[in-house]
Amino acid sequence: MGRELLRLIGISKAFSQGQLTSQVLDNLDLSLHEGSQLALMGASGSGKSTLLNVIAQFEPADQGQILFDGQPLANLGQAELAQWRRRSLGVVFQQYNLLAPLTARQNIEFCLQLAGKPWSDWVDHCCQRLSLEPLLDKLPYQLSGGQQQRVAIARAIAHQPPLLLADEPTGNLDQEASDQVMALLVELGKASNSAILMVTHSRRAADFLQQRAELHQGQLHFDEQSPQTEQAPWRAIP
Ligand SMILES: Nc1ncnc2c1ncn2[C@@H]1O[C@H](COP(=O)(O)OP(=O)(O)OP(=O)(O)O)[C@@H](O)[C@H]1O
Repeated sequence: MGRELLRLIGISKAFSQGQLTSQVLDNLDLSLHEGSQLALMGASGSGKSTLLNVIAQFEPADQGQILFDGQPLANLGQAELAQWRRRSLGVVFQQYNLLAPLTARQNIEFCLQLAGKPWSDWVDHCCQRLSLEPLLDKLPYQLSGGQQQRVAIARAIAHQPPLLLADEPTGNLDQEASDQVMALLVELGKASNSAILMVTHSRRAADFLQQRAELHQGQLHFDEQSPQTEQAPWRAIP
C-alpha cells in the first residue's frame, strides 16, 4: 500500500433551514492511500456531493480535520489552498462547469496550465479513449450533455492529479461510454498512482473500483464484498 494521501478525522457538517437542521456528515472518518479507489454510493440526499465539497474545501466542515499528505488543510491560506487544488486535485463536477467561452481543447489546456503541466501523450491518450478528438474545437454549447461530461473528465485527469474527486462522472453516459470512462479512470490510477473518490449511483460503474462504501446517516459503511481490481470488468475491454 502507498502512503496515506487523504485523512478525514471526525468530519461533521449540518445544514439548517428555518427550524430544521439536517446532519449530513456525522463524525465521519476516511483514509485514502495513493493509488486507492473508492466508489461512494448512497441514497439521493445522503450527502455524497457535500462530502466531496468538504474535501475540496469548497464547503467548510463544522467540525473535524482534513489532512492531505499529512498536512492539515486548515493551515493553508487562500493562495496556498488554490495552489493545492490546481496541482493536487482533479474535480469532475456534477454540472461539468466547463468554461463557456473556451473550446473543449482550451478548457483542458487551461487546467493543465494552472497545474503547471504541458499537453502530453497522456492527454492525447485520454482524448482518444474518451472519443473527444472530433470535438476538441467545439464550444461547450455545441456539445451534448454526455460530450460535455467527457470533456470535463479529460480536463480533470489531464494533469494526472494525486487525488481525483468525481461526482457521478458517468451519470449522463450510455453503458459503452460509461465503461470506457471507468476503464480510463482505472488506467489513471495505474499510470499516476492517483487516488480516486467517485460518487456514483451505478453499481456497474462502482464495480470497476477497488472498494465501495455507502454514505448513510452521515457515516461511511464499507462493502466488504468490494471487488478487487484484478476481477474488475474493465479487463475485458479491448
Ligand atoms: N448549500 C446547502 N444548503 C442547504 N442544504 C444543503 C446544501 N447543500 C446540500 N444540502 C442538503 O444536504 C443534503 C445532502 O445533499 P448532497 O447534495 O450532498 O446529497 P447527495 O448524496 O450528493 O445527493 P444526490 O445523489 O441526489 O446528488 C440534502 O438534503 C441537501 O438538500
